[in-house]
Amino acid sequence: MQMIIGVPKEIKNNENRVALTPAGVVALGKAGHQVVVETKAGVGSGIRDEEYIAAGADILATPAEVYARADMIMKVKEPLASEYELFKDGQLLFTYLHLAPEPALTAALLKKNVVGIAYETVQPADGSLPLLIPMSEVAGRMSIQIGAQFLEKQYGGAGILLGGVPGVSPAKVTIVGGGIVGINAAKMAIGFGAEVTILDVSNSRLRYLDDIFGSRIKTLMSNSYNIQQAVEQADLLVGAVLIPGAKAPKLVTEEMVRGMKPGSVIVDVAIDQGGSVETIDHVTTHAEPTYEKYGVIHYSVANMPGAVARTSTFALTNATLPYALKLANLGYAEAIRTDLALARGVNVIHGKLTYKAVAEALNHEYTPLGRVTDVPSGF
Ligand SMILES: NC(=O)C1=CN([C@@H]2O[C@H](COP(=O)(O)OP(=O)(O)OC[C@H]3O[C@@H](n4cnc5c(N)ncnc54)[C@H](O)[C@@H]3O)[C@@H](O)[C@H]2O)C=CC1
Ligand SMILES: CC(=O)C(=O)O
Repeated sequence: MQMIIGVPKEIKNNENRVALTPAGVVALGKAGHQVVVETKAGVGSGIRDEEYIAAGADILATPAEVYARADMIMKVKEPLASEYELFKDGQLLFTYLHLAPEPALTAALLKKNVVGIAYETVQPADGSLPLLIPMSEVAGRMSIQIGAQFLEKQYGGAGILLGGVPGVSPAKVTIVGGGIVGINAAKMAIGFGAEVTILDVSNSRLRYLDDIFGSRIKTLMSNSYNIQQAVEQADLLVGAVLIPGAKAPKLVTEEMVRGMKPGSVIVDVAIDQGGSVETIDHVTTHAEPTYEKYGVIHYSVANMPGAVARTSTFALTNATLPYALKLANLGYAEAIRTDLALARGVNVIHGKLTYKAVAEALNHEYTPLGRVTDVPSGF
């Protein structure tokens, strides 16, 4: 089956990534598909229109033309309000969706019967999240360099150097959630010479972290008592929890933030799922990344990797392209029927919300995917 794949330019604040590179255009073209790309979609990642054209894509002038031509829309971030009306009825959308904190977007997708496959819930049998991992690697690493910057006095921080110097203690970094973001944050924080504590609810994960980092980190079981202690001591706190699809649990309470030292910094990477810190009451942007509450700097940018778009675009598309090829080659119905990971990626289809954790977060009716379309055995 031949498909037209549409790649609009991202419009979220300072979102410089793009969903497909020229290499992806060539791969899809070789498989018999056509790619249409909105003009300048790649510039933020250092990819010119001419490179897409040389790879075989058509360049279109407006997002409206891309949506009108395409069978499958490939994006990076969730659609924003101005994009809702562009969807064709029943169109296939392959992107980060993060629907749990997004009732308006969810309603728009359901109304247009969009088949929404969310990168962040594509999940093979081993339980990994292959389309989230590359961006969590980026954001986890960034969280420390961002935290280091905002700890500087001129950014409102306490004036603390993460690694300290001989004769002066290093900063204390507390990481809540020891998954991909957490482990990458830890690597960077250790590299800077900081004192690192990681909390997780999974004993096996804590054991793994302890095995690989040894005495360079302290591991703690995540419970409110331990979180309170570790947050109180932190100069830099990184929020890195995830329950796939669900709204992030508010593990760090307002009271805990009040107890933090003035000029300390919170980087809540889990903000894309609603945030894990009670005092984070809104999403910030790369243009205005922080605000202050109780003397603590809060950073809650939901598209952190967009700032290092060149690295991120290639890392993301390395992971998404094989799935995009499968969707294009087989069509979504057959791809979902034969691939567990893609079936788990389906959040909305035929006007139904088919991802349980999202339905629970939004207090919306949940329809098991198997009631709407064929699913793989063992789904
Ligand atoms: N803001 C941004 O730009 C970006 C945000 N993210 C987000 O970062 C978050 C973390 O992602 P990953 O590290 O890839 O997830 P992951 O699934 O690899 O790790 C999450 C970890 O949280 C732990 N966890 C669950 N409940 C917990 C609790 N109550 N206390 C402590 N730990 C708990 C899990 O055991 C797991 O180890 C996600 O929300 C993801 O979407 C990822 C990339 C970019
Ligand atoms: C995962 C995510 O939200 C991002 O890369 O922007």
